[in-house]
Amino acid sequence: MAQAILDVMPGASTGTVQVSDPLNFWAGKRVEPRQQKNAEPVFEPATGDCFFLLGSRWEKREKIAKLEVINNGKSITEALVDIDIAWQCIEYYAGLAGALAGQHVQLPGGAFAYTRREPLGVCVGIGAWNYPFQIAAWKSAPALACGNAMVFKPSPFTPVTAVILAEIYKEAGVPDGLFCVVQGGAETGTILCQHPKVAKVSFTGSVPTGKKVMEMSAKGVKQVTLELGGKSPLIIFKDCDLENAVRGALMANFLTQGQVCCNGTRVFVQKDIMPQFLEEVVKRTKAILVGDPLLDSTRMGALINKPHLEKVLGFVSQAKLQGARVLCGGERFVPSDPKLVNGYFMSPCVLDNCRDDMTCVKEEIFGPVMSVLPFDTEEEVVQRANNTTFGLASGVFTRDISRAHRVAENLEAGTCFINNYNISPVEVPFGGYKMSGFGRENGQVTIEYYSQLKTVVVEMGDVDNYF
Ligand SMILES: NC(=O)c1ccc[n+]([C@@H]2O[C@H](COP(=O)([O-])OP(=O)(O)OC[C@H]3O[C@@H](n4cnc5c(N)ncnc54)[C@H](O)[C@@H]3O)[C@@H](O)[C@H]2O)c1
Ligand SMILES: O=CCc1c[nH]c2ccc(O)cc12
Repeated sequence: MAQAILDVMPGASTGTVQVSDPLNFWAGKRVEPRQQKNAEPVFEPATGDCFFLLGSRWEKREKIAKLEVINNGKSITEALVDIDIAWQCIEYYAGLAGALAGQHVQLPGGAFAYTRREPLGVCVGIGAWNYPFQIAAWKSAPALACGNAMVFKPSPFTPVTAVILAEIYKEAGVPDGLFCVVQGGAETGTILCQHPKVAKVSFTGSVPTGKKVMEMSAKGVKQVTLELGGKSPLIIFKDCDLENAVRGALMANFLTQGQVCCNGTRVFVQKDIMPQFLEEVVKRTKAILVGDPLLDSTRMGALINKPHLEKVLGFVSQAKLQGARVLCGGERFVPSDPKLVNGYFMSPCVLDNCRDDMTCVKEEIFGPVMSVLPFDTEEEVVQRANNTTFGLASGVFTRDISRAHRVAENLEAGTCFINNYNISPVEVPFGGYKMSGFGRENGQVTIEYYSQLKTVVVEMGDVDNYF
């Protein structure tokens, strides 16, 4: 397998960084495994060496989280959670590896068959920039547990922490070549998807790129998992626990500066409780501390880059033109700290007066912008919630347990959160309906997406001969 992966990417080995994209500031550098005990995670631009950490698991967690903050701009509080979810994912699939099993089928005359779960071969993982370390873990852990090799390409905007994951695997004894990180953008991704020795592509990113990945995979008859975008509905009924519903709406919209695929950005609120909901959600949104993502007190860091910040602000301007009312935020935010004045910060935004036909309600913004929409009845809101080409996630807040399960059943989405939002335990499958993609990450089912079934048929008697 190690040889196969080297064939796919000549020159690649665990921890090697290859780049074809000028955006990548680690261009062509090799990342060496660290030698020093308790070394700080430092990058030496002059040599390209990255000395990374020994030390306790706890110390490593902190250092990786700090790197993820530098990589992505999210708050250290969230980055620590991301690292925890990643190691939990790796431990989970390491545990499942020993439990992979086939089936025994008894056949007439003492014959029998059995099935074996076998690896696919070399799998390619292509990641988005919003959860760089976590996405690398969510893809590589099940891939390796099933006996595959993986070539992983992070987003060129966040090249750093996938390499750290490669280091960790290496340190844990994963043979050279079994998990490789290859840096680059669309061109590199295309080469990987088209390579004849690649058996499967697992892609996380936008719908337009996902379509291209699917087309390329189809040409090579490769299996493909697509984790794409969303415009998920969060439905808040008047009988909810309002305090929890408001907390849920914040969790559904503002994690990672709103750059979360499954965010519940269409917040449907039953008309009777709209005033109370808006008052509380706006109060809490205004209180979100935006700024230095490395500070423990910060709750919202910086968006990924300038063009993306401008795009998100553009959605807010367009929403205003289309009749939405900005209740708070939606502006560029300049922190008082002089070293942060050029950062890509914005104030989290709540939009009221929204209609289903507005761009801010129809399109994925991928920024901290919540659109609030009033509704009257359950039937009406479910129909409106489903009126989208996306189907990644959904949420419902209600105290009526029958209603909760009925709504969950009727929503066209891969996940429905009842009385919570945006929790992603590794034991639970995650993935989309409709144009949000297919295949699943996490949970036992993902084993099916990284393995193939061989049937072995065993004759115990003589061969029946018709000739
Ligand atoms: N469903 C999920 O699990 C999930 C998770 C995170 C992000 N997302 C989605 O990702 C999008 C934001 O991420 P993004 O801007 O990085 O997405 P993107 O589609 O621009 O890029 C994703 C990855 O694909 C690579 N790529 C670009 N063109 C390619 C090509 N032609 N062939 C192969 N690879 C190519 C990029 O370099 C990057 O690594 C949003 O739509 C978001 O909803 C989905
Ligand atoms: O952004 C979408 C949700 C999410 C959070 N972490 C991960 C990791 C891998 C994914 O495919 C999606 C997500």
